[in-house]
Amino acid sequence: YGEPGKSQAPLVYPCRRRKLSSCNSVESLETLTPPAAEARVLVINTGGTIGMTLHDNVLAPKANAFVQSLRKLPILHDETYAQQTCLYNYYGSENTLVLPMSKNNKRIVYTILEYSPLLDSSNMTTDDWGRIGKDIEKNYENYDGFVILHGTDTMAYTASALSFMCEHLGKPIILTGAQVPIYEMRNDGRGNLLGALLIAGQFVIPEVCLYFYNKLYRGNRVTKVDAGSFNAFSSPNLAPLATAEVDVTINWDTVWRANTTAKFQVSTELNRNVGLLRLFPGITAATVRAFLQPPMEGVVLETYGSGNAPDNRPDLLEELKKATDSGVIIINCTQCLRGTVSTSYATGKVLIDAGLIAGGDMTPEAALSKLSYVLAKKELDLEAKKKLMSQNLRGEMSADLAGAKLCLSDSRFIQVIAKSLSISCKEELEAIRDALTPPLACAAAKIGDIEALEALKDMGSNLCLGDYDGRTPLHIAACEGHLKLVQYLLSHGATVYAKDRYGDTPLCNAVRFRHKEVVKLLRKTGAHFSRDKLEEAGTELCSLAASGDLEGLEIWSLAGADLNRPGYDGQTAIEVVGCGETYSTLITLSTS
Ligand SMILES: NC(=O)C[C@H](N)C(=O)O
Repeated sequence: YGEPGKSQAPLVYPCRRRKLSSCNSVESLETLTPPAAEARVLVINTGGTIGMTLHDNVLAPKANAFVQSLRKLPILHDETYAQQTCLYNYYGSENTLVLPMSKNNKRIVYTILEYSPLLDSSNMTTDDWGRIGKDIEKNYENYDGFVILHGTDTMAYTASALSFMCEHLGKPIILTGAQVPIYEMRNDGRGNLLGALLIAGQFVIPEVCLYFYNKLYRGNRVTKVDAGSFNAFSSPNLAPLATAEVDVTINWDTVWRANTTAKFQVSTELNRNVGLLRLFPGITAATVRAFLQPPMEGVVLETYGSGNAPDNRPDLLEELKKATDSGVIIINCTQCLRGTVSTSYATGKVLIDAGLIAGGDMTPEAALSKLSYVLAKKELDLEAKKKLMSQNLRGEMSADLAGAKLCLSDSRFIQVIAKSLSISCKEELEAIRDALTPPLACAAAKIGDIEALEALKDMGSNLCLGDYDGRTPLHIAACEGHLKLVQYLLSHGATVYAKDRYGDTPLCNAVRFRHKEVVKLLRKTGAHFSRDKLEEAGTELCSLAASGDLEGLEIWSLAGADLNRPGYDGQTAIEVVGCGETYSTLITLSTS
């Protein structure tokens, strides 16, 4: 194949015009209409059904046919523009084609690098991933984006592996292919290639992605789910990065960014002593032992449901424990298509005890290639490798998020914090927001700052949420006696029934700090003491009565305590007081 990327890509056509002295275009250069901005994409054709033809009744890749065929397809190549702009002369390669003008007035010029031999992706190995990685690295600066044509059978593995191998990535790398060859009348290859080219050339999505059937996915989140449909891939635990419907819509909040100032590089070192082992009922300890024998260094154990394995099989668990003790890294991934590994069950906890690392919601493909990548890092010791395995390196696993749903795109404050923590994917932003906004809202409540609460609410924060101690802004406002703020919170969904970790409600807090008006407002909204609290109240009231604390008694009474309730020794507050002025006030309170 020709060596692409030797020449510097012009950003706009006038640069090329200056260079063209020997262009044999029939049209005068001076008469050309102003050119569109151009983007350059390198297409690496590794094989797969997209470029296959039938031989002896079976499909196999056909070499040196792909570019010629694309050149005849007007939706994939604009020959007039190529002639007018001396495309072939300029790029010095017959393998360079150009798309018709895009809706955004961009020309995508793409050069195809065809591998030899072209492979059915079932034949691909880690060496092929390395070759793709090296070619991207070599051509990185000459192109705006990269499209990898690949068979669908192992595309999810290659996409996952490349996502880890490509360190500090800043440009799009998009894998695509087809279920039906591009040479057939009805096929999905043309649409897939066109979509991948348009996205790679027009959007700076710095991820290894997979484009198929109008959707752009994060490459390490996909798995092939259908051998007979154009809709062959699923990304069960992450929404697509983009959808190509009438318009191409990029879900920018979800796009993963390397957040680094380091230069792009490809790490082609991969450890091949890794494997996938799927649990099944009745699997023998001998099978597991055999699988975990040296030279095995890393295993993805595909377990049941939320990461469970039999906890009544000490023989099996012992084999796993022996392996992890001897330094084999075992990652626990679920056999389920959707969902995550957790420790909800005893049958899941036994695997943690056996030394397994929870794989969260990683696909087995992602977990396997991550192991291969991490284990090859010679500078790291075993503990550092295990730590990397449990971390989210390229958006391959979700942070532990309880109910994070809202979009933070306009929340400057949280974004600044997230940036300084080098976190930028949507899930992690949301997790940060959920961790930070309750204390922030509490801090605003403490100083009675309604404006700050309003701002937090506007960026999608739920003002009912409690902090690490379950204390809500309403608790704090009740402690501080900020009546207006209590009112504001109540009219924005705050609940009077929230209990902090000590079991206290905002009403308890308002009583304790003696904010009469707040107590009244909370009572009006339905707040009440718990049964336990009411039972304890007798003793508390007696002690207030004994010290002649009328204000205290009044607050308790307003909060719903019964002044006639006896304390621990059977006496009521009224009886403790005996007679006199306090007595008559108490009688009034108890009957009002
Ligand atoms: N649709 C395909 O591309 C399947 C083919 N066997 C491959 O993976 O190369």
